Amino acid sequence: MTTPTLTITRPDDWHLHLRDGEALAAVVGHTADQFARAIVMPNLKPPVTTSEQAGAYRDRILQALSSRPADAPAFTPLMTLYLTDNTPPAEIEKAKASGFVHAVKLYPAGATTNSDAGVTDLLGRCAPALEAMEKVGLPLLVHGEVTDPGIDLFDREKAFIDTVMIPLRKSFPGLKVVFEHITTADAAHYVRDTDGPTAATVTAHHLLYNRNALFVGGVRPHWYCLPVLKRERHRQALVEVATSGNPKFFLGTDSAPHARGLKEHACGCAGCYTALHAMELYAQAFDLAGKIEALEGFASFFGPDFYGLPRNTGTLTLLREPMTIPDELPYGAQTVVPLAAGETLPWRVAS
Ligand SMILES: NC(=O)N[C@@H](CC(=O)O)C(=O)O
Ligand SMILES: [Zn+2]
Ligand SMILES: [Zn+2]
Repeated sequence: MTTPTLTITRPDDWHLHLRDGEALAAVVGHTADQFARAIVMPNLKPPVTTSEQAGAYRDRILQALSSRPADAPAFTPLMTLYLTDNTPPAEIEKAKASGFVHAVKLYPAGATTNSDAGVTDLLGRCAPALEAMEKVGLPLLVHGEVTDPGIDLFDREKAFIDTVMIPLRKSFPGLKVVFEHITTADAAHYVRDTDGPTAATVTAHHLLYNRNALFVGGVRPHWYCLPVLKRERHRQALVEVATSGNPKFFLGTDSAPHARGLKEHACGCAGCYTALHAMELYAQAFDLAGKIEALEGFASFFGPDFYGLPRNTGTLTLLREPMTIPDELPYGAQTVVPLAAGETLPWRVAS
C-alpha cells in the first residue's frame, strides 16, 4: 500500500514568538521549514512599540535566516507593534505606511510573558490608536484574558469577552479584531456568532489537549501556556469550529519557546514550543476529528483572506508516516523542549 499523502497550499502561522538573538537563530528555521509567512509577536524585552523597532527586528529575523540553503523555501516575517497606553495615532499611520507592519497586539498589562508594558484600560486609554487602526485597516490582535486576580484563572477568557470584547466591538464596529489563541467554547461561539470583522486563531495544543495534560503522572511544565489548557468540552468546541470550514478560524501556533531551565522551574514560564512539528500536530488534530480535508482552508486560506493578503502559491506535503519528537533541541547555550517530546505523531511533513 502506498503512504497516504496530503498536499496543501503552503500554510502561514498567524501567531508566533521568535524571540531574539541566539534564541531567534535557533528557532526561526523550524517555522520557515513549514510556513511561508508568520505574524511575529512583539513581546520582546523591551517590547516592539514602533515601526522603527519592528523594522530592525525584521532585519534581524531575515539575517538569522540568511544561512539557510539557497533552495530553501522563502519566508516572510509579518511584523506587529505592541500596543501601550500611550501608542500615538501617528505611530499607527506610520505602521500602516511601512508595508511590513501588519497588526497591533494588545497584551493586557500583566496577562502573560513580557506584558508588563501592556495596556491597563483598553477603551479608556487606547481609543485614539484604535480609531486610527480602524481607519487605516490595521487589525488588533488580542491576548484575551482579564488580569483581575479575583477572577479564577480558568475563567479569565470568558470574563474578557464580557468586559472587553463586547464593548470594543460596539465602539469600533469596523476594526478588524483577531481573538488570539482561543481556549474556550465561550470564545469559539462568541467569534462564530458576533458581527463585524472578528476572527480567531487556534493553536494545535488547544485542539489536541485538555487540562489533564498538565497533571498526568505529576506536574508537567511543558504543557503550561497562557491561556492555560481548559476542560475537555472546551477542547471539543475548538475542534468543532476549527474544522468547520468557517473562515473566521485560522491557524496560529503560538509557538513560544522558553529555555528548558525556565520551564522546569519553581515558577515555570508560560509557553509551548511547537514550531518544530506544528503542521504534524495540526494534521493529527484534524485527522482525529475526521476532517483532514478541512486543514487547507484553516492553515492556508482563511488567514490571508482575513488580513487582505494574497494566498501562497507553493505547497506543503504531509505523509501519513510516524514522526518522533526529539527530547530537546539546541537553544543558544541552552536547550528547548518541544511539546510532547519523545512522543510519536502519525503525520509528518515531507522534506
Ligand atoms: N502563550 C504563552 O504561554 N506565552 C507567550 C505569550 C502569549 O502568547 O501569551 C510567550 O511569549 O511566551
Ligand atoms: Zn497570548
Ligand atoms: Zn503568543
